[in-house]
Amino acid sequence: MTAPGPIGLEPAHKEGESTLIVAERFGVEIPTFQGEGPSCGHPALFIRLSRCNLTCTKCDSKESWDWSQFDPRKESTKQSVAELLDWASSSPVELVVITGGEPLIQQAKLLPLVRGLITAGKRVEFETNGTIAPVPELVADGVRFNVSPKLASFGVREDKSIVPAALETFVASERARFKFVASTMADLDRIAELADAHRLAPVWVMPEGTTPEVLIATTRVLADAVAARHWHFTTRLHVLAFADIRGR
Ligand SMILES: Nc1nc2[nH]cc(C(=O)O)c2c(=O)[nH]1
Ligand code: SF4
Ligand SMILES: [Mg+2]
Repeated sequence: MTAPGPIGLEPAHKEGESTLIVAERFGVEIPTFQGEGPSCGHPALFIRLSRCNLTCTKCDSKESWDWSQFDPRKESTKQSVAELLDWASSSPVELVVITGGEPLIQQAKLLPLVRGLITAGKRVEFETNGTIAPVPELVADGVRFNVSPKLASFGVREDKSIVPAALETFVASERARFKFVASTMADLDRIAELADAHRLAPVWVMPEGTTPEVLIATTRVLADAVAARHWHFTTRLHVLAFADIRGR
């Protein structure tokens, strides 16, 4: 089916053209940074894809998948790979973060986008929950995976969120870093168990919090113990800088 265009004009994309279901894209018109993980503070563009295969109660991007609270007709659009490439190429910013929801649900259709971005001189980071193994073609030069396995304390069953075979593929890719959201010392103990069991490295810990106050408080609770384990620590810069508003 073609996307409906304004009456009397061509549809937004042509029949048969590869399209993705997108929740939002940002960073070109109003510039921002990668707020989390190894590239925290780097200028970045964001493509947030719709849909998730998990239903974490503490999710901070439910508008991308929770159709019991949000209307998919308002919260998602079909965008062609060509449109997304034009959009990203219009900015000099090198890093493109593909997030969600769970972006690897649409990984077959992502291949031409990622290839196009790399050809255009960009590098790509995926923010993924680690439950869907990337296809070999996606594990390419210029691509990194910020894999964020979700703990039970995040409001999800670990028999759904911890998928050993998928984690093994990420480890073998040598292009993954494992970024865990944590609130408590008990979370750090669980992260250690999972990292040991599945040989996950490098481990990054990110304090939970969608306000600066909660983020700072959680940072203080966790910092010593994260340092003692010789793990990496990241903040959520967009929460501190832009108050976690959409589109930043
Ligand atoms: N600035 C900024 N950095 C981010 N890094 C990961 C994000 C996400 O929502 O996955 C995100 C986000 O929403 N904003
Ligand atoms: S895996 Fe991520 S996007 Fe999906 S529900 Fe959990 S927190 Fe939200
Ligand atoms: Mg976010």
